[in-house]
Amino acid sequence: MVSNLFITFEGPDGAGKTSALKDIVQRLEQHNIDFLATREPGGIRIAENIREVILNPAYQEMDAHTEALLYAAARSQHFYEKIVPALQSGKHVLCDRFIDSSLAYQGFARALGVDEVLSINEFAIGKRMPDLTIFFDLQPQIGLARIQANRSDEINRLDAESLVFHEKVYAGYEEVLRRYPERIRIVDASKSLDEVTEDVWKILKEVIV
Ligand SMILES: Nc1ncnc2c1ncn2[C@@H]1O[C@H](COP(=O)(O)OP(=O)(O)OP(=O)(O)O)[C@@H](O)[C@H]1O
Ligand SMILES: Cc1cn([C@H]2C[C@H](O)[C@@H](COP(=O)(O)O)O2)c(=O)[nH]c1=O
Repeated sequence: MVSNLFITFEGPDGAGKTSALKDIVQRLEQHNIDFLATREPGGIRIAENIREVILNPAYQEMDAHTEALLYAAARSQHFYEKIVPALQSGKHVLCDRFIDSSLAYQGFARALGVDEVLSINEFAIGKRMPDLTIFFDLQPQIGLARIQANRSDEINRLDAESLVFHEKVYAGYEEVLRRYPERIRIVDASKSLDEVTEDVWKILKEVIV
């Protein structure tokens, strides 16, 4: 019997995390698994409001420190209001992005320092890290092309950053992979959505189904 797990989906913009999570939710329901699916930044009222501020393309003047602190504030409220109670009630929690996004985007790509951003996040949520992280591995230019190809997708302030920025984000994730190899599994996100979902499902079946 496995205990319930805190699982996060991570990767560059446009890698297919949200699409795959939607399909995984259906499979978990079909298997009567008790779970909660949520996302960052957001997931609850206060954090969704902070999301609107952080991702608003009009706020070009936002300082990197402000950005990092807003993500951490949204995470703190989301964690204590929604994630912790769900874990305590025995549910698996699947979260679309979590702390690794802050380490890669703010710590590495914005050059605030991975350790510094880790430290403000430890203030926000303590030392609790995910039990399992699925990294959607995709070259940033492919992810950005996917987002551009589908104009109905929200193009937010971070999506609209340069390719150079998104290449730094990818390098940031490589650093995260080096730091936490024991909890991170990698899927090849350049495959079709069906194949990616199948690969994610295989990993989940090993631990929760
Ligand atoms: N495996 C895939 N192959 C081709 N296109 C895909 C694939 N997965 C998702 N897409 C498409 O790429 C776009 C981005 O997908 P999605 O929103 O799921 O990515 P994401 O990783 O959640 O991105 P973000 O972090 O920027 O929100 C969508 O238009 C989606 O339909
Ligand atoms: C949690 C988190 C997210 N980001 C970035 C990553 C994306 O560009 C956006 C979120 O948009 P999505 O469509 O929901 O993926 O925010 C970040 O920079 N730092 C973080 O901690």
